[in-house]
Amino acid sequence: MEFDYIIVGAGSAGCILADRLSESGQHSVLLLEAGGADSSFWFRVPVGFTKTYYNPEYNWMYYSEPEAQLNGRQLYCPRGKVQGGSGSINAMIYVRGQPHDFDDWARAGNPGWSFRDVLPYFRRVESHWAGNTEYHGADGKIAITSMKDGAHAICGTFLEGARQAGYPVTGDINGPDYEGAAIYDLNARNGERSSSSFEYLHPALSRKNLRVERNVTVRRVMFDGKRATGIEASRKGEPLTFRAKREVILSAGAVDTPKLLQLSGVGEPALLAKHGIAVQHAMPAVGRNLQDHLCVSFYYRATVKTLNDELRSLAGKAKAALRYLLSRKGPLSMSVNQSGGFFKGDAQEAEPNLQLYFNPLSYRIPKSSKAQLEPEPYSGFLLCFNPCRPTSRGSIEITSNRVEDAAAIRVNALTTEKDLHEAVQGSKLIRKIMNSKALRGITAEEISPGPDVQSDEALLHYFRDQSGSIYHLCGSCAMGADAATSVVDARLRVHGIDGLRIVDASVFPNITSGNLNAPTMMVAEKGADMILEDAQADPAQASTPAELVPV
Ligand SMILES: Cc1cc2nc3c(=O)[nH]c(=O)nc-3n(C[C@H](O)[C@H](O)[C@H](O)COP(=O)(O)OP(=O)(O)OC[C@H]3O[C@@H](n4cnc5c(N)ncnc54)[C@H](O)[C@@H]3O)c2cc1C
Repeated sequence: MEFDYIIVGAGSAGCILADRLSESGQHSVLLLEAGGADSSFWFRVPVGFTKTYYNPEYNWMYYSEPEAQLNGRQLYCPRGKVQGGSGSINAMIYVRGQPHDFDDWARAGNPGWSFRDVLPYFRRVESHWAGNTEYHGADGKIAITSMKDGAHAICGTFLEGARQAGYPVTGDINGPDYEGAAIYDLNARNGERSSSSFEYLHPALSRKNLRVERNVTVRRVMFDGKRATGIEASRKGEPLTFRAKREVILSAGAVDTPKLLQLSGVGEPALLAKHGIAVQHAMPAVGRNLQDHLCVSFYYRATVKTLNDELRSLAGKAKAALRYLLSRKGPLSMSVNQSGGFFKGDAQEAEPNLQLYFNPLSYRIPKSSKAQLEPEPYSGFLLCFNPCRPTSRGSIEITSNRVEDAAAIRVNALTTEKDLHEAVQGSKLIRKIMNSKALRGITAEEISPGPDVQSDEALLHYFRDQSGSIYHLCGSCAMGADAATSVVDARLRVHGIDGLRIVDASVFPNITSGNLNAPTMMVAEKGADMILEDAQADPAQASTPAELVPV
């Protein structure tokens, strides 16, 4: 079967592409997804992410290789395996990043990607609570809600504590004054997840020129010389082949997009040779430049009631569930990460270099596919941080020539002086804010790491032992001008290959300072524009209506 465009992966980016490319009715579009539909109620509920966190039905549940600088630990790397991708299983915090993140993308040889260039695409994504402003959009498909109205009272204590410690407080972390303590925004509509699947793809599903195939695993891209011509896939072992008239677009995410390229013979020749894969196009940068945010939590026992008290008992859980069902309000309508913000670990920093999360509860997610949020058995809360722009670089590498075998993920965490320094700097920032009068007033004790952990060495040891990924893998097929060090050009076309583009978090040249879903959706909106512009410039291959595929 032949389509104008084949999109691989119905994740945060893929769902937006499928909608935008099929919108005019002029192009036939096939969207392929290894996972199933996002029909369960739990995909709608913000706290539903606990149900999918360790659930292999909806989650690839990857682990990194042992990390030498993290005492040999393997980092858990959940990835969505369902329509909507990681955007269907994430914690829904909506943070665009800082303007200089994108200015650095442009500086890395990518014209058109500076903050001023990408701002219109962020605005296009959003229906923002602030309405239509220079910084925000009011007509986008993704609803952005502030948690200001419903955040737990001790989040206000956190804001006051940060102010007393000398830091700014901002009313809009996604606005021009992005520095300081803030209540976070959520991509939610009336208390329900506002994902790219629900908002872009679902309404487009009835289009005759869009076909969505779920439970189909793409195995490799097919080529005719240096042109991508289609893909090979399978469903329950049955082989499938689809041809692309215009383009194959990889949107399988920062782990699986480079893996698919390598399985297709596009990558480092020595790696391909090791796994018996013929070189289609030598490209050492595939799978390099992997980045992530590493976060560590400080746990506190409170002298006041926290969300632990509301959600610990069965009766408390039932009350919160009933409130949610009746009004779509209350703690179940919000993220666990209600406040935090961007901070400078040192006044000399040019930009905020640490992101904080203040959660009005302390909890664990039991390692089970039936897990729900389990608050600690005392009145507690936690404060965590991650460095915004780590400089360590990791890699994604295939481990065999079979798509069934997970790729090796190496984050190479803490392998630069800057990253080691910020691991300690962030810990001290937490202690400084916690030492404010406001926060001392609600704190009984620091449970972990605890008062004995004071020296730089001890704080670093705590980070090495306890930090984890906050699931922001990106950069593994970076955008850039040089084919020796990057994978796609500034129009997201794979260097040296026709008809092959990448549109997902793997194209980020550098990680953004905040959470990744917003910038990934921005990349998809901009990528869709570029694909459609290129189609207009080359109408020779346009579909005739007869070629549009019946669903
Ligand atoms: C648990 C968790 C919490 C998070 N919390 C937040 C948050 O609060 N805020 C935030 O901004 N970000 C958060 N993120 C990160 C954010 O959701 C991701 O960075 C973003 O969704 C990535 O989008 P993507 O399009 O690049 O990839 P994905 O959304 O992961 O999409 C890739 C898709 O490709 C499919 N696929 C992969 N391989 C194949 C194949 N061979 N064949 C067919 N299909 C394939 C996958 O099944 C998936 O559906 C979180 C992520 C996770 C996992």
